[in-house]
Amino acid sequence: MEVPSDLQSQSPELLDARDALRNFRDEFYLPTNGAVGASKDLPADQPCTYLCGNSLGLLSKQSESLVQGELKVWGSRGVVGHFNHPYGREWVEFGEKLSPLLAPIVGAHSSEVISMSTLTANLHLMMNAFYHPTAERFKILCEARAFPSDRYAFHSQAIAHGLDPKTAVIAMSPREGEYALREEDILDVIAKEGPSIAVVCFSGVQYYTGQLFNMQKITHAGKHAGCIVGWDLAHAVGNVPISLHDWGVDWAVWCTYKYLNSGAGGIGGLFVHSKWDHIKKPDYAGWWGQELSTRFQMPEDFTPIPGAWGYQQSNPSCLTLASLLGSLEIFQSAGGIQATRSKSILLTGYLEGLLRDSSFCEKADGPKFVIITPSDPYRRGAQLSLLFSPLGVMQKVLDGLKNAGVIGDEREPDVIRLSPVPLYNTFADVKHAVDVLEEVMRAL
Ligand SMILES: Cc1ncc(COP(=O)(O)O)c(C=O)c1O
Ligand SMILES: Nc1c(O)cccc1C(=O)C[C@H](N)C(=O)O
Repeated sequence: MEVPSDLQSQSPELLDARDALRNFRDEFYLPTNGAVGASKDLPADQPCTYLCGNSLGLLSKQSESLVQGELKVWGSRGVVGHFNHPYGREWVEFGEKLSPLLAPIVGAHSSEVISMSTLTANLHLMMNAFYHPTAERFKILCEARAFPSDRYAFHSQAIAHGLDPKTAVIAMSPREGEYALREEDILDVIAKEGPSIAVVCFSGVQYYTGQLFNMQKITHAGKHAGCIVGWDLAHAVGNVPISLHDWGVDWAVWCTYKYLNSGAGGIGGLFVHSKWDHIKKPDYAGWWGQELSTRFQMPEDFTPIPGAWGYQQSNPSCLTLASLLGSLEIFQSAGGIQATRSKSILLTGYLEGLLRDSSFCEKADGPKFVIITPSDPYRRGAQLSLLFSPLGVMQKVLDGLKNAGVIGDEREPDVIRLSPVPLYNTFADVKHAVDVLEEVMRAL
């Protein structure tokens, strides 16, 4: 799919009129100017311009209705809702019921994915299951600028195995003066250090730069070198198409509150490739991994459900499963991740084109910004990261945007992340945000 070179000169109204997904915006609640703390001069009850799905996706009406449904069932049936549910969502199998909808979003078989726990806890679970350092093969290959939770997890994993993180964790940085980590450099490290690397784990889409890694290539290289390859898909799931099974990824973890719109702290997700089904059993068993027919008979011995489902430990919250289900249903009716990605490439391409035309983009002196996200649409997802200078400008711009009802988020000290989301953002949103940015910067 190509981004037309003149996209930014087209009318946003026309682009919106041609957008096959335009009606899905009405399926979501859009935060209002008043509620997000925009200027009192703006109509308080009008939607703000929300470009922050990279942080927290919006509430859909379907999720709201499904959560309310679960509250009603809880209120009216109590514990009985586990086994007898008026809408066929018996809590005893609710998590498993989401897997067929989740599987196409990450390119997996249903039995390879499960909604459970939270991202960091699942990352530790997967490291506990797959990181078995030996004297020869003990290193963890990751990004130096990975999301802090991942860095803490890798360090603490090394320490838990009696290793020194300084030698056990290879944390790769971009080259001097660059923002994106070059894939060729990752492949180089894997080729050179492969025999000493136990686990390779990068993020599918980098949280700070928005860079999309070539997961297929990195997985292939890691597997060729005999490593375990895992992915943190926090910013990739529901954002870009993924083929975990076909790429031969060993495991992956994700959260669902960003592009999968499940709500703050929503349930996490886990993938374990079926190639492991006959090789290993879940190492840290819990009753929810017990095979379905006997889970409630509480047998003495643990017989896990085959595949990822056997990695479940606890009874998941029906409320966060319901909110995720609402969003998964919307993805399905929108035509799946391929359909949302097609619009996303155009929407973010439009944002990039408008930003590059701005008089503050890559200017020689004075307040300015550079786009540190790769320009190739296939090396990024929905998000663009703008690096502002001189220091101090970013916070003023962020405040100015918020005052004008445009919501992005900041990563200290100097980056603003903007993410138009294909299910609920319009080309008009994008145009408005860039117009406001220009105005705010002109007034600095
Ligand atoms: C890339 C990445 N990894 C890990 C996390 C941590 O997720 P959680 O708080 O759900 O464990 C986040 C977001 O907070 C993230 O963006
Ligand atoms: N931006 C956030 C916020 O304002 C509050 C809570 C969380 C966030 C986040 O975006 C965290 C997230 N994982 C990140 O990509 O930085």
